[in-house]
Formats: sequence, structure tokens, C-alpha cells
Amino acid sequence: MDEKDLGADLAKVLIPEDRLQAKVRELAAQIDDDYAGRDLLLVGVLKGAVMIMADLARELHTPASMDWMAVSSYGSGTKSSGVVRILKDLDTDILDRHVLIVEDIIDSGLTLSWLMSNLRSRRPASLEICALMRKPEAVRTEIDCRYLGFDIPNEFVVGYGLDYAERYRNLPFVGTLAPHVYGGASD
Ligand SMILES: O=P(O)(O)OC[C@H]1O[C@H](OP(=O)(O)OP(=O)(O)O)[C@H](O)[C@@H]1O
Ligand SMILES: Nc1nc2[nH]cnc2c(=O)[nH]1
Repeated sequence: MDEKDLGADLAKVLIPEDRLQAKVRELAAQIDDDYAGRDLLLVGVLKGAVMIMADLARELHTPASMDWMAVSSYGSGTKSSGVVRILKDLDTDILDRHVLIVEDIIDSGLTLSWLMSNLRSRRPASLEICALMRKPEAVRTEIDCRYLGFDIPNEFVVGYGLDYAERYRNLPFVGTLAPHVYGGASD
């Protein structure tokens, strides 16, 4: 599906492909400046961060290793409960490593808040966040995000890694879902 053929499921394009790619290049340049000469480990949070991770990693000139975590909220049944369990842990020991978490979106911030304290307890040399998008109106806990792509409105977005019921992740742009599709869903 391209931007001119949204179909009935999508309401609008929020961030077109060219703006996404330009922003990824900008973020990579900042990261290159900051991590020059350091041994960088990128930690992607599955599944939403797959696209930003793949594009960002290819734009970096700094040599970087990549690892992945998958986490899931549970308890209330909504992803924003703040209670998180690890579905897939890192393969890498991050002790004394320079770790950069790569995320697609900060919504309530609860996932990243949990992840930061979990990873911090493993005593990396440094721990920072790169997030493509953040919803300032939805954030429920302060997240210190060093590399941020876009602040976006408090709307449910899909594309470029983000799904609704596992669909739309492979769109090359970010869009909002038509209300008849989204309804009151929390993920
Ligand atoms: O700031 P929060 O409110 O905690 O929300 C952000 C989290 O939600 C999304 O993941 P999701 O649980 O949808 O899993 P997915 O990446 O596998 O789609 C996103 O990738 C973040 O990890
Ligand atoms: N697809 C999708 N997943 C999310 N997880 C947290 N916020 C969002 C969002 O706006 N869209």
C-alpha cells in the first residue's frame, strides 16, 4: 500500500516516507557524533522497532552491534499497565557496554520506564534511548529520551513497524487508523 492508496482502513498519512527517512539520517548523524570511538550496542524492542532499527543501523558510520528484546505487558490486559514481562531477553551481557535502546514509540512511557530500570540494573557503561515518536499528551512517566524523531498527537498510529492486530507494520510511512477500524482498542 502506498501513500496515495490508503484504502479504507487508514485515515491519513501522519509522517510520509521521505520525512521518516530524513529524520533517521538526522538521528544517525547525532548518534555518530556522540558515540565516535565507543563500542555501541543497539538494543531494539520487538516488534515495533524493527524498521527504525534496520534503517538507523544502516545510516550509522559508528560500528555497532545489535541485540533484541521482546517485552509484553500483562495484568490489566492493556499494554500500558506498566507491568512488563520479558518474552525474549538479550543474548548479550551489557555490563560495561554503551547501550542505546531503539524504540518506535513512547506512548504512556511505561514500557521504556520499566526497560530502563531493568537494563540499568545490569550496569552498562551508558544507557540512552532513541525513539522515533513520542506522544507528549499520553506520557504518564517522564522518560529521558536522548534521540527523538517526532512528537506526535495523541492518536493511534500504524506503519513503519507499528501494527494494529499485527497488520500495517510493513507500511513505509506512518498513518492514523480510521475510527471504524480502531474503535476503542488499546493496541
Ligand atoms: O509507552 P507505552 O504506552 O508503554 O507504549 C509503547 C510500547 O508499545 C508498543 O509496543 P507493543 O506492546 O504494541 O508491542 P509491539 O512492538 O510488538 O507491537 C511500542 O513498540 C512500545 O514498546
Ligand atoms: N500501533 C501502535 N502501537 C502503539 N503502542 C503504543 N502506542 C501505539 C500506537 O499509537 N500505535
